[in-house]
Amino acid sequence: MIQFLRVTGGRAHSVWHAHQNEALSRATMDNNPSVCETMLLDVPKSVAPQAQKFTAVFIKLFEHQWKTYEGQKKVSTSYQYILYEFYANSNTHSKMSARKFCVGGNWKMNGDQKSIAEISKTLSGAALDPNTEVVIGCPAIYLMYARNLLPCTVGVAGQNAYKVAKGAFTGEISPAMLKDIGADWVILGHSERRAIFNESDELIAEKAEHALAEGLKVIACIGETLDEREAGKTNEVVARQMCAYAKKVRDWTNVVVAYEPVWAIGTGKTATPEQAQEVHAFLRQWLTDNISKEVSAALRIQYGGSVTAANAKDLAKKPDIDGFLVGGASLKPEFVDIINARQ
Ligand SMILES: O=C(CO)COP(=O)(O)O
Repeated sequence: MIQFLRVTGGRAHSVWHAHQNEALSRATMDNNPSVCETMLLDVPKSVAPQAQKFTAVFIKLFEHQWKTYEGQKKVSTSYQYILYEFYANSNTHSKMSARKFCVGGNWKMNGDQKSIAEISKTLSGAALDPNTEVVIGCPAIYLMYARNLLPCTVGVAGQNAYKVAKGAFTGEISPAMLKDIGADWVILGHSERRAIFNESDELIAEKAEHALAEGLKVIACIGETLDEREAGKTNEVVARQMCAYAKKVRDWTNVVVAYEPVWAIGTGKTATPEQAQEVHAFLRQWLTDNISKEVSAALRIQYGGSVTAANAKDLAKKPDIDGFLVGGASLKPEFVDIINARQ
């Protein structure tokens, strides 16, 4: 969120600065401070939407600016102070700020050379928020192809990897192989791997342990089924899945957790921002209680399940949602808007 705050604050800041300079020069030219006053009071209308929750602090900033109107230097000193206050007062957001927003596209078993070239072209031509980390989970057979076509700022991920480096495991691929062809991430524990391929919590945790040891970053998926949610077991299920990871993961630096309620995957039935935030907040507390405060503050938790350009912005406003893992919409141009959801 610090990234978000910087972007938001930065934009509001530059809008404010441009406006302030114009106001001051108009007032000087006209020799009439009231021109400046009117213009400055006008600023919140354009800046406030960008500043979102921080409108109140911005209004304070404008009042303060007006009082110190006579001297440009004094103005900017006061401005720095108020801007500092703007950051410091945004307590919830500064807590989130250490975590860089991270959006993953999980292409699952979709795509061919033609469509991958098209998606890569879209992503290469788009203005992607530099404060969002982007990772594409590509079918293994196309990883190298996608790596060569995607912007170099976009990471690529395998969608699975086995728990050992090599050997007689027909059909499997290893983290070492993913690294060898230029992938830097792997998605593990996706609900489709759990449900269709019967992967257990323990196997997934062993895979995570090995992938991390090989230097890959891991998107560690968790999430409850509809039956589990309706039985009131959501917290119990995600805690059990986190416990399994925690038995094997010693260093969480290269882990992103993806909370994907199974009932929301591919169904068009997104968790509401409140439902998602509730589980993310539970996970944050679980991390504090079971790992450490530091890991809890730093670990990014993505939400996944029917994320689209239409719902991403509202989800992205929630304090414990640090990004998305996107299925269907990551194959479409709207993925760009999801990446830029915090702008
Ligand atoms: O499973 C998902 C991402 O891993 C979510 O898929 P959808 O976005 O298609 O619901």
